[in-house]
Amino acid sequence: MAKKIGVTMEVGNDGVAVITISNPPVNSLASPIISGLKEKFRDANQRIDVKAIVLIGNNGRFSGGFDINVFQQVHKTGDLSLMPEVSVELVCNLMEDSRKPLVAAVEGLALGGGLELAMACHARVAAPKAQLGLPELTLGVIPGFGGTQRLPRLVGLAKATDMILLSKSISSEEGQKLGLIDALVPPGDVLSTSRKWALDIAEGRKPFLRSLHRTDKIGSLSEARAILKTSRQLAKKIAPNMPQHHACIEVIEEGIIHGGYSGVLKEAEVFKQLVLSDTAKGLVHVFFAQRATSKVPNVTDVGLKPRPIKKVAVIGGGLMGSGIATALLLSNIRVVLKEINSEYLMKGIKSVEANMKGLVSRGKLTQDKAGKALSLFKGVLDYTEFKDVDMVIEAVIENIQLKQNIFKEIEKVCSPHCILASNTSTIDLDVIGEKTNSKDRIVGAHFFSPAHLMPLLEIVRSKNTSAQVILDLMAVGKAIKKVPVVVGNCIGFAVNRTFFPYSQAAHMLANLGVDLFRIDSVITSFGLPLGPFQLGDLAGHGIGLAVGPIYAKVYGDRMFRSPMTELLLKSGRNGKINGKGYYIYEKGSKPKPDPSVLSVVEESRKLTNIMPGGKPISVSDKEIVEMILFPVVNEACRVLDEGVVIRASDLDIASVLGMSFPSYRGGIVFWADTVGPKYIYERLKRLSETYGSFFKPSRYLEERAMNGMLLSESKSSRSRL
Ligand SMILES: CCCCCCCCCCC[C@H](O)CC(=O)SCCNC(=O)CCNC(=O)[C@H](O)C(C)(C)COP(=O)(O)OP(=O)(O)OC[C@H]1O[C@@H](n2cnc3c(N)ncnc32)[C@H](O)[C@@H]1OP(=O)(O)O
Ligand SMILES: NC(=O)c1ccc[n+]([C@@H]2O[C@H](COP(=O)([O-])OP(=O)(O)OC[C@H]3O[C@@H](n4cnc5c(N)ncnc54)[C@H](O)[C@@H]3O)[C@@H](O)[C@H]2O)c1
Repeated sequence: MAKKIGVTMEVGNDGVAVITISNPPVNSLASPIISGLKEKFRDANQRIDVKAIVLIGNNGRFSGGFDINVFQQVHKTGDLSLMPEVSVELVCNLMEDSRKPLVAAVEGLALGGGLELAMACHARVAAPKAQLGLPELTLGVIPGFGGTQRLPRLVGLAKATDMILLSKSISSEEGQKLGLIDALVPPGDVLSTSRKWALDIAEGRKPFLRSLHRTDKIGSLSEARAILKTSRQLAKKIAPNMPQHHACIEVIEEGIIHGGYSGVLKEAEVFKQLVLSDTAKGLVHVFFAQRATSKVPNVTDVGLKPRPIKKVAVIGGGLMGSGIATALLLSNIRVVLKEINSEYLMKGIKSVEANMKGLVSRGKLTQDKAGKALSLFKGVLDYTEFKDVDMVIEAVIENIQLKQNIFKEIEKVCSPHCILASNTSTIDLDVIGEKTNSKDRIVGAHFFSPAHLMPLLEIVRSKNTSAQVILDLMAVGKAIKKVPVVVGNCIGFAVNRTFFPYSQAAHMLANLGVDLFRIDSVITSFGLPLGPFQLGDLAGHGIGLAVGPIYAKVYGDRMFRSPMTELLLKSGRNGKINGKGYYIYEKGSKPKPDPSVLSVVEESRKLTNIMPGGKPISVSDKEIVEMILFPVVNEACRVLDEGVVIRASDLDIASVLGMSFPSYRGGIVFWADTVGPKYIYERLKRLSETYGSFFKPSRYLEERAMNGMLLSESKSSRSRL
């Protein structure tokens, strides 16, 4: 059925014109909506039978904001004229400065441009639990319909800067306390109350308030400057590499000093500059890429419905199992945790409790909710409870035989509909399920550590996994607030495989004589939260040593063999786990580079003996970034070539959510396309001539570079999906 897009106006016998925005699913403000609003507001202002106006969104949602597709079109074409002139013509002139009172009837959500339209109304009536916010900064832009000026005037400067800089939504309940919402009424009464409110304003029973003209919540200039100073410090901390936060503060300040209207004009200017920035391009790409992950051909488009998953068994209560159990419990899914003996079971239960406690102490969870979640939790030492579970997630140690035996056992004790998932990071799913007759319900549920906090869930499908099982796991993933990305079965799956060259390249550079702390610092300045050496410390070097040979077996032709990890472990440094790695870890203080580790590095350099002429190489920061991240791009090319991901943008999301690759760079493939496949190919080719096959460009990269194609351009591939 075609979507009904447009703006309607109905004038009631009471003289109230109800203007309704319809653009499912979120009533985004697309071009026809903007022009429809202009037309209807002009009409309502001119008609003599209209005394007052109510603005509402169809289907219980006010509006999710300006149509983000338009940003994408602007990015593709560079054509700013695609952006309509709205802020002054519609929002200021036709709405706020209208002689007829205008009330916003807010249900469901009012975000971005949606909230900005509501703030230009003369009052706001909302239903409970409506979501209100200005999330534009997450898209690399700033609010562009006057939000930078009206929100501070309605809720106060400190609260407004907090909401805008952190893209934090509030509920209509909080909005009412702050003065953003004038009345909170049951959903069924929103329209009728709004009509009455609008007439009350028209007939002088309620004040006719224009948000942009208000000054009562702004405070004195010196108070405002103090708040903006704190905001600038916050922006520096949370977004050191992004322009929109600082730009937004400048725009807010303009309005404080020179008045709201002047702020609105500056806002439009700054918006125009920001919308074309690389940051906006990257972030808008990530917005759509994330949503694309929920479209899986032959899974989500064949009429299947996810089955309810109410009870899950987790096998293994170590680091991963306890995190997975926590995530499930927090979404009201009953969990039985099975361990090998009572000592380990107690440890697992305590870890889950500690995870909950951590969330409570950081204000992310109420004590009450933590208690409720834990009431759904049970520890067990046998399979009795498994008979009625809907899904098992195995998270025992990485041992092929152990996993094979467990799958053989659970196949017998679980019901035939039960999903059999493994959290393995390196073992082929076909091998895990080899001893079973249930290959169609075996699937990988690859969480990232800490599993209750990290947002990515790689759903690994083997060639036998059924579409129903994939759909069910996608639904569970969403229920536990993860972003599920469906990937194919190969060593390392999408994320770990793409990023295995990350630490390898870092080791090569360190063995070539580059200071390892400099490497970490260059990579964090690029935007990754941890450099490769600190990341190694965090994971534990024992793991690095264990998985090395597994990768070497399949990807041996492109491995750099460094003795550094082994030497590190020999010198008693296992990373954060034992307080000592490349860095020193002390409770309550930030990791400190440990100068004494340099003797280990020296020993490694002697053994590899790859420094040209025995002397450290000299590289710029840019070269460090390229030598570390271009091999990652090269592996991403192989992942694309082999069809391990459905689309390139899935790998972007996986890299952002699984490896914390900076979202403002759009993900690994998007970034590589920005740099240019040809440039990357030529750099890798030259590096491989100097330093060997580790850098050898892949066939996919070479083809793309030669044909002037982007890495993300789709092609018919030998898909594993
Ligand atoms: C010459 C130049 C002068 C300058 C003039 C300036 C003109 C422009 C000024 C713009 C001013 C404005 O300040 C800018 C904005 O408003 S930017 C948008 C701000 N809004 C958001 O960021 C909200 C984004 N959306 C969400 O957060 C969520 O989608 C949600 C609204 C909370 C709903 O969540 P959920 O129910 O989980 O659904 P999905 O996320 O899956 O979304 C469903 C589908 O809807 C699409 N969608 C959502 N929001 C938008 C949007 N704003 N625009 C377009 N499309 C949107 C989403 O992609 C999903 O689509 P598919 O089903 O196809 O995947
Ligand atoms: N550590 C990570 O960062 C990470 C990330 C993703 C995936 N993984 C994968 O998750 C799995 C678990 O890793 P981990 O780091 O949590 O290991 P871990 O050593 O912390 O925990 C494993 C737990 O399994 C238990 N166990 C062993 N045999 C069992 C059995 N027969 N029945 C029940 N429990 C049993 C052990 O007692 C231990 O508590 C591995 O397959 C690993 O590859 C790990």
